[in-house]
Amino acid sequence: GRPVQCGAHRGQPRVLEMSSTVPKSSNIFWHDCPVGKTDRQNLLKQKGCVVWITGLSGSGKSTLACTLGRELHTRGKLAYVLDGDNLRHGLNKDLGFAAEDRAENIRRVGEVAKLFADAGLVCIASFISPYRRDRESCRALLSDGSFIEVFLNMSLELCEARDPKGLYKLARAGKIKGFTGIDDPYEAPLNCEIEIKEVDGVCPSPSDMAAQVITYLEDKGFLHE
Ligand SMILES: Nc1ncnc2c1ncn2[C@@H]1O[C@H](COP(=O)(O)OS(=O)(=O)O)[C@@H](OP(=O)(O)O)[C@H]1O
Ligand SMILES: Nc1ncnc2c1ncn2[C@@H]1O[C@H](COP(=O)(O)OP(=O)(O)O)[C@@H](O)[C@H]1O
Repeated sequence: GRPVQCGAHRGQPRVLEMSSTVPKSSNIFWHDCPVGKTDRQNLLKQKGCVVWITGLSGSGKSTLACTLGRELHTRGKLAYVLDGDNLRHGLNKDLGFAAEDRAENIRRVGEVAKLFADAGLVCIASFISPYRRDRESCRALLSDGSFIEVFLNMSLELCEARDPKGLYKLARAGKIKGFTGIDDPYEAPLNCEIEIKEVDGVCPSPSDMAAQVITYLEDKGFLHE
């Protein structure tokens, strides 16, 4: 990959290796192991998949991810939550919020989520993931039907009124630049598997949101061998 200059990160310009699509090495070989995905799924009595939660900051992604994770755990199903804020403390701590950084963030998460699904888990990914193209690239990594896009379709007004971290306030005051929904775009899904939205201006409860996803997973057979 060629080094390209990316957007400023905490005020510091920096260089990011764009390794996104072009492999750097040619002398590499795929190695298959004797225990495969089907064996792991049989052991766990479930099917690996990715539940990809997308929506504005404050729309309830982390809340849904955790409620769903707990509900699956209670049912004896193995799930793992990948959350934007959390991964930005480790794997993605070199990334900011410029468009190319968000794209690289989502690309890495898509690859990690694919590994978790291959391990046989219900991988719950909770990221703003504002760009349709980046979400579609993650979908393309998974086998048909096992990428389940959940759109938390909450109005900007609701998210901004919640503002649990005070970030909308800072963005409105111009103290955060490029904040999703304020001065950076959010591209709503066109063909998501599940849409959760307000009814008469009221958001469903966290357990109702999780129940909607569980029903989908049940119906599609992900919670059985
Ligand atoms: N400029 C800007 N825009 C949006 N969000 C911002 C920004 N700066 C910091 N934050 C905080 O980062 C959290 C989003 O991280 P993600 O990894 O999910 O973002 S992205 O998918 O790469 O767009 C997001 O968390 P959530 O509120 O849970 O969505 C914010 O707390
Ligand atoms: N279904 C819901 N009903 C009421 N409040 C909610 C619901 N989901 C989330 N919240 C609240 O909204 C705020 C933002 O939720 P959070 O899960 O942190 O959103 P995100 O991860 O998308 O930023 C939190 O204070 C949370 O308690």
